[in-house]
Amino acid sequence: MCSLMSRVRPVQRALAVSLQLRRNTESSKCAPAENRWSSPGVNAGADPLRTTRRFYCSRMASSKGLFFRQLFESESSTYTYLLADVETREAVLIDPVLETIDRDLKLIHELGLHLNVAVNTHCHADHITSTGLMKTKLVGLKSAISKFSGATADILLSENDKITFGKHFLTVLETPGHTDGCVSLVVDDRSMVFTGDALLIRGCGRTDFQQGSPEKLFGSIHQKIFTLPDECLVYPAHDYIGQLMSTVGEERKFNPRLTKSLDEFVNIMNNLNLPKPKKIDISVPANLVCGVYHV
Ligand SMILES: N[C@@H](CCC(=O)N[C@@H](CSS)C(=O)NCC(=O)O)C(=O)O
Repeated sequence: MCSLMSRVRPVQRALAVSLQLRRNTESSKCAPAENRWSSPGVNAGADPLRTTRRFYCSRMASSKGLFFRQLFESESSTYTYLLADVETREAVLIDPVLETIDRDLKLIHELGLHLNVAVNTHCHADHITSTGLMKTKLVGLKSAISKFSGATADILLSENDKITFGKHFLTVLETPGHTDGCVSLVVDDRSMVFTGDALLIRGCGRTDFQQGSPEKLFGSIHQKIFTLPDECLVYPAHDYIGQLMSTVGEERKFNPRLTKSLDEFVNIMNNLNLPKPKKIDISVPANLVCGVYHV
């Protein structure tokens, strides 16, 4: 680990160290749950979906019979989410990234999951999705994205559509503003929401390219995401400083952009002056065709 770490750039090293630290902290936080459900010997050869430490960590997944895993792609700081029904093993993958397709396929295979749908929360500008390539590797897999994204996919999503996997489902909330085709995905019991680039932790998606509109984003967050229960866990598509998750209540109270009036919010968003994402010119055209623009 030390020799590997010395070869990576300082920022990546810091991120890796912080992720390692978090992993350690997470393990200890989840230990009582693990002890409750598994003991040495009893677990040998047991079902990984039912015995993984994270599954029983209430901080990570509170819905009964729902397997949940948060995955990270370090180049674009993107979170990919894997959800599955523990009984039927049907699964959904949210915002998978081309660079990490092998990791994601390996995990799906190891856990014995049947991936029904790979969904993009919007047409990403900073990385290329793996949904198209993944379809060539997994029989029966369907891609999904908003009908307002301008992209092609097997399933074009609209408000209130359900993406089902076993007895669970995700409900589509249209949350435009970062792009016209942004959706947030709410777990059936409203315990978790995947907000894509609409709501980030103590931030939100930028509104200065594609079909960005601060007015629309403000409405989407206040009228859709902030009407979910306070305890609903918020899982965004990105975080650039290592934050993993938040809650609707926390964001409603502490998000420095969303606690402002509409006029103040518009002013903040119009003056972010962020550099363009490095891969925007290749990502957008590729993501309009599920990332498989060369075929
Ligand atoms: N440096 C990154 C791009 C960072 C960025 O612009 N992030 C977007 C989401 S991905 S399009 C964003 O909305 N950021 C909001 C913010 O307040 O930072 C790269 O070059 O890819």
